[in-house]
Amino acid sequence: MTKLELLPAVDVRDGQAVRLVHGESGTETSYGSPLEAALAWQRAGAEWLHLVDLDAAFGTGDNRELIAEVTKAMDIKVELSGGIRDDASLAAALATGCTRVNLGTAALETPEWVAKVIAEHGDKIAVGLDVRGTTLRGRGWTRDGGDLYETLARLDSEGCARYVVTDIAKDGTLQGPNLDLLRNVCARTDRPVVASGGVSSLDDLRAIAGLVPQGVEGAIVGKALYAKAFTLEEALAAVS
Ligand SMILES: O=C(O)c1ccccc1NCC(=O)[C@H](O)[C@H](O)COP(=O)(O)O
Repeated sequence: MTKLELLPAVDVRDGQAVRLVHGESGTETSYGSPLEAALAWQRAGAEWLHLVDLDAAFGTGDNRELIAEVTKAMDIKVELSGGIRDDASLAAALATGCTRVNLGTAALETPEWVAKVIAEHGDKIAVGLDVRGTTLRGRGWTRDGGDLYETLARLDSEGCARYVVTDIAKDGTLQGPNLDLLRNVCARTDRPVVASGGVSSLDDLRAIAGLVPQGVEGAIVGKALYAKAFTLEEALAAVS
């Protein structure tokens, strides 16, 4: 059986690796240097890094140079997220040499542009479906942006290669992933899904790995690693 990919997360705010609760600005716990965190996950055996520019997502500036520095220092695959919304931010993200980018707000606010870049860049583009219930949220998850399943159908028809699905209510809470949401999204698309938000234990990862046959390809893990609920080595062993 295909194994679940694990993507340890490094979310960057004001130059620091941080964790948020429900993705809300102001709930940061700081974990120091993003480069050190990313190198630690690489040393522990990660094949992927999920790297987020939270300032760009919230519109409070950006960490573009630092994100490029971290990405270039990695020997592993990097997924970049946060504030990639136009030609300039997409070009800067792709110029880092990342494996793919994750678009969020743009898929809700500028769908024509997203259709164009999907057509141009294929599987270098993933779309983040960040939801409360079945309502999508954009602008750093602060504004409603339409219905999950209508948007999913539109993006599927435009050839979107992959989705990163986050239940915002679970994100950063260590309350476990929303498996029903993942099942429901997988039932509506044949594109691979990366699960994000809420992982708290190795059993949570095993439960997500149980959805690989339905279309879940990977799981992003943030808070649980920083809170030392388990090590990345243990997580990789649990899903191998
Ligand atoms: O990814 C974004 O663009 C983003 C925007 C605004 C707030 C948060 C954002 N991402 C957060 C993440 O991707 C988390 O790192 C990930 O969901 C891990 O969650 P958890 O394991 O619950 O810490």
